[in-house]
Amino acid sequence: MTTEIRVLRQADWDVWYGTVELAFGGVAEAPEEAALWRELTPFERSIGVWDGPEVVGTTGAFAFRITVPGGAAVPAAGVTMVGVRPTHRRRGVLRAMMRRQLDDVRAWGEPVAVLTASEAGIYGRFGYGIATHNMRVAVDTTRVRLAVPGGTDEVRLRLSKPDEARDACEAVYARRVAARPGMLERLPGWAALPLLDPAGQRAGASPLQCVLAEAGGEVVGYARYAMNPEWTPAGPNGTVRLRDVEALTPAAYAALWRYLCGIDLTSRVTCFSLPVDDPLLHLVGDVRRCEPAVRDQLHVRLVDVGAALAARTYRTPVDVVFEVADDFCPWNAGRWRLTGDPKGASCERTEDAADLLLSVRELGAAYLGGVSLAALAAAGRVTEVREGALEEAATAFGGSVAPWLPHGF
Ligand SMILES: CC(=O)SCCNC(=O)CCNC(=O)[C@H](O)C(C)(C)COP(=O)(O)OP(=O)(O)OC[C@H]1O[C@@H](n2cnc3c(N)ncnc32)[C@H](O)[C@@H]1OP(=O)(O)O
Repeated sequence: MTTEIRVLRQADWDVWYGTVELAFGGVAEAPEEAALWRELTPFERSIGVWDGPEVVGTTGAFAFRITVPGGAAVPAAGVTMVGVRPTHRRRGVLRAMMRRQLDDVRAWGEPVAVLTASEAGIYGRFGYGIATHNMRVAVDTTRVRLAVPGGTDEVRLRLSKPDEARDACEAVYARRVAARPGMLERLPGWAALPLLDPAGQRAGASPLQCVLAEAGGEVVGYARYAMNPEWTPAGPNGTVRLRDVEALTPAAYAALWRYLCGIDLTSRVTCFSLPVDDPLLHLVGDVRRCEPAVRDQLHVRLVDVGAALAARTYRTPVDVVFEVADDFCPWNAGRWRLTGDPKGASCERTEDAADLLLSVRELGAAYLGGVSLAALAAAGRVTEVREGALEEAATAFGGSVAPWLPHGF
């Protein structure tokens, strides 16, 4: 097999994206969905592997900025559209693309790469660690009661067409981005993504609906959902399929959930992705009836260990030397001294003795504060050399808010 890696040209889009679709099973996307992805595709940051006239491998990297602990927005390559033509699988095409891409990301000066994976087992070998998790819920609204905070009754709810409410929702979203590590600043055009609603993919549900929460005349929250009616001999048994919900105050959040759980003719609210520390868990009287289920979400790769670790803050003072293994990006390998606290940090190369031994994958997993270095140590993936260093680092890396991202890419 003689292949060549080329940067994606506009003229090659159809054949390139055709390979992405083939790799994912060959089911064509709705035209509006494919059109949106075409518009969002960062052509100059995307590559195709060509075997003669065929594109046999694809990937791209959005130029995101991700919120890290402390609130900074750090440049992050958002790895996407990874596909290998079924005839060419397991012959090193992915590996070749990962090599080229991580070299590119380094050259672009972006300290971090992130992705949401189709399968959790693919990317660890390239130095990605699982840094965030999401929680699915299926709330039995016939059984669950909410204990809402004061002020909830003062929140006004108003139904709106999702596209008409878009700017108001985006203003709320923008304020939420800085509040939670793992969130991504919206790039131009991305506000259309949560509104995507191809008729052919509704599977019996209604078009997307939007409810706004207002207080003092301002929009302070929103929920977007579809209704899936069901009629049984015993009566109505519909489902509210919640796509996303964000709010700026506890009262607005509670008001939105109380609304969702009380919609007539339904007995269930399902949601594919909430943070693992979502307030819903504490609003409900019977959490088991919400059937929370946790799954890996954002995989993080530190492309420049020093710059990435210096870009976030640390919950408690920390001064540790990491000995980092990184076979795939050897420029990261070796000893780094991290000194930091809640105000800032530095991370420099050092010749000093190591306190903790780990690979870049563990640093990626712990980076956003959602996975404990102590938990990784308990699995044998971090080794403590200096007594006390693990507790010091694990505490400093932790955060008060679980990192999370509301959407895939
Ligand atoms: C960020 C995203 O876009 S996620 C989407 C990923 N794409 C898909 O899931 C679409 C369907 N699958 C595919 O297109 C391909 O099978 C891919 C991209 C997953 C793998 O591509 P390939 O070219 O077959 O991988 P390649 O031959 O380079 O293998 C590299 C290594 O990954 C391993 N690997 C490949 N696919 C998988 C997998 N699905 N699960 C676990 N390991 C895998 C290989 O065994 C190999 O391991 P090794 O280096 O330890 O020997």
